[in-house]
Amino acid sequence: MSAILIDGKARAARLRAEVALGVAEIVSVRGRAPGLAVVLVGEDPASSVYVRNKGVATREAGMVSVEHKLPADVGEDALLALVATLNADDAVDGILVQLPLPRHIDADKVIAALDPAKDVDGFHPVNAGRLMIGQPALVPCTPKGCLMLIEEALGDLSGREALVIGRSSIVGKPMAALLTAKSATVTVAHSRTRDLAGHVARAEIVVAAVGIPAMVQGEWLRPGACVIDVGINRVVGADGKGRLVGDVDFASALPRAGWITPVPGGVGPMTIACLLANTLQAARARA
Ligand SMILES: Nc1nc(=O)c2c([nH]1)NC[C@@H]1CN(c3ccc(C(=O)N[C@@H](CCC(=O)O)C(=O)O)cc3)C=[N+]21
Ligand SMILES: [Mg+2]
Repeated sequence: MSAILIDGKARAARLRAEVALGVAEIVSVRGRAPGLAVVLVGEDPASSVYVRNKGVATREAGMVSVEHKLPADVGEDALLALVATLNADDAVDGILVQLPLPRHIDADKVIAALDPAKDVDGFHPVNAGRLMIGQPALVPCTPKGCLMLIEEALGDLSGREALVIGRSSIVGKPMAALLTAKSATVTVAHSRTRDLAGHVARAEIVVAAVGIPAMVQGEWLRPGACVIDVGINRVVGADGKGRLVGDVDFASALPRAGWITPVPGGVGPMTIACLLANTLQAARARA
């Protein structure tokens, strides 16, 4: 048996096409395209792919994308001032401050300064809180995209055993909240978890978001599990060339899983498509 490959690229293309229709609609109603402001501080190599793909996708969906590049040594006050300007700018529907930020800047403070209505990453405490208590919110893009892929594979998730590996505010915690809201039985594993293999063995849904290349072994999986690999790890292969690998050991997982996302071409494209969906959602809510 071999797993069904979940084609995140194709699912993302469909979502982006849906978003483009919504954009056309809001343009006809409001006379202005949704606007996304992306704030980049310094040069983070991990962020560069994302920023490039994102700019293209935003424009393809008919939205306006404006990049604000600040030097790595920019002061926290100057960044907070830019956020205030974007909050007040009526042409800006969504604001994304690219993470990680340099160490001298308090990222929590910057996120808290965002207008929650424009927080298309869903990282503001108000959006995180709303997600936790089941109120309408802007939901973080990566877990939102993962949920779409899981539901497409499995349908109804109620009563399903789900394991989220990683407890970050960006992926693990919101992923657990989304799965819980779908009535899955959710376990959150992390670096202090004892017997990770034992937890993986029970799970019908595994979302791996740890940032350690090929950490989850295929042999651990419950046969037929739906495996969502959030990891995007750049490693150097035997040929000396760089390549991307996930947090799941793909080769050993493939024969055992029921469904699996590839890296690249799985979760990554969904993250970008969900960013566009969130920007449309923010524009609609503000219209
Ligand atoms: N405020 C903020 N929000 C983010 O959502 C955010 C961030 N900061 N900082 C950086 C990370 C990283 N991230 C990616 C999203 C998509 C791909 C992506 O499209 N990957 C493709 C292509 C990968 C490739 O070819 O290199 C794939 O997996 O198929 C990659 C990385 C969003 N991030
Ligand atoms: Mg962690």
